[in-house]
Amino acid sequence: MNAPILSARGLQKHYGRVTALDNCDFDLYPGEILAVIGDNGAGKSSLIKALSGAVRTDGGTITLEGKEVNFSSPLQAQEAGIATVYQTLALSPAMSIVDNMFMGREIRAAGPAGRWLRKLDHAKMREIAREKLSELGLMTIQNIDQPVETLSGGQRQGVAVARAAAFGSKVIILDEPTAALGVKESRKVLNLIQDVRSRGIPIILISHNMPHVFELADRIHVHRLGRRLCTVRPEDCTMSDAVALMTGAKAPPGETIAA
Ligand SMILES: Nc1ncnc2c1ncn2[C@@H]1O[C@H](COP(=O)(O)OP(=O)(O)OP(=O)(O)O)[C@@H](O)[C@H]1O
Repeated sequence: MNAPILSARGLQKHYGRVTALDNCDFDLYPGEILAVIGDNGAGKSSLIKALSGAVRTDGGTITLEGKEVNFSSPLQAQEAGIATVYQTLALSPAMSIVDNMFMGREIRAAGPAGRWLRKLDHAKMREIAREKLSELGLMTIQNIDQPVETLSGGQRQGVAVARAAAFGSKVIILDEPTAALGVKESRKVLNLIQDVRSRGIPIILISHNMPHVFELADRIHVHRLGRRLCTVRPEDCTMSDAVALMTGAKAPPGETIAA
């Protein structure tokens, strides 16, 4: 296997007396979908927040493309190429699809004035938004000027994923992308995630939905008590094995449970 694109060693995160990350290691390899699974409170969100610059850890190192990084904000992580799509999506419902896609990275027309005085180049942003959405098979959304609040849950998720995939991201983190969706909408989002992978962008997928994890993941990082317990491949393990690993009912391959 190639070198990991994103990795972490010995991450520590404490909230008062609670240890959320306890010497946690992590590896994501190029082009893969890595699912992160774990029981409630196991520390999955803390791991993702550490990787995406949303929390500062108390110890450990994070390496992106072989270079150590130390993000002090999600924006820094995003600029380095780590895009995170949270369950809340961070879309502005009243704004249009195209404005949401370019929020914070608006394109301005060329001109002599300073950057913030130049007019927004709406035509260019529309053209790029259309191109990015159709690359990902999302042009069933007819009108990119329609407000995001008029879209279905799955379509909104689609816009958030397209935004993450569109701007030179090296890694996309998806936090429970199907949790709020019905069966049909989930199916579209699962297809979209596979499309993103087929474009060569590796994905970290946090999910409690075992059928989705087993359908999409190339590898599964099992998180338990603040650290990586083991990684397994879906073809080597059943869903009930994975749940048993998460809950501590089963020991990781090569280990036995202490009596
Ligand atoms: N901001 C915080 N303040 C205090 N404790 C926190 C904070 N964030 C997380 N924790 C604690 O850290 C531990 C790990 O939480 P975390 O949210 O990372 O787990 P999780 O695996 O994502 O859980 P879930 O699946 O329930 O979302 C938990 O005991 C949690 O209560």
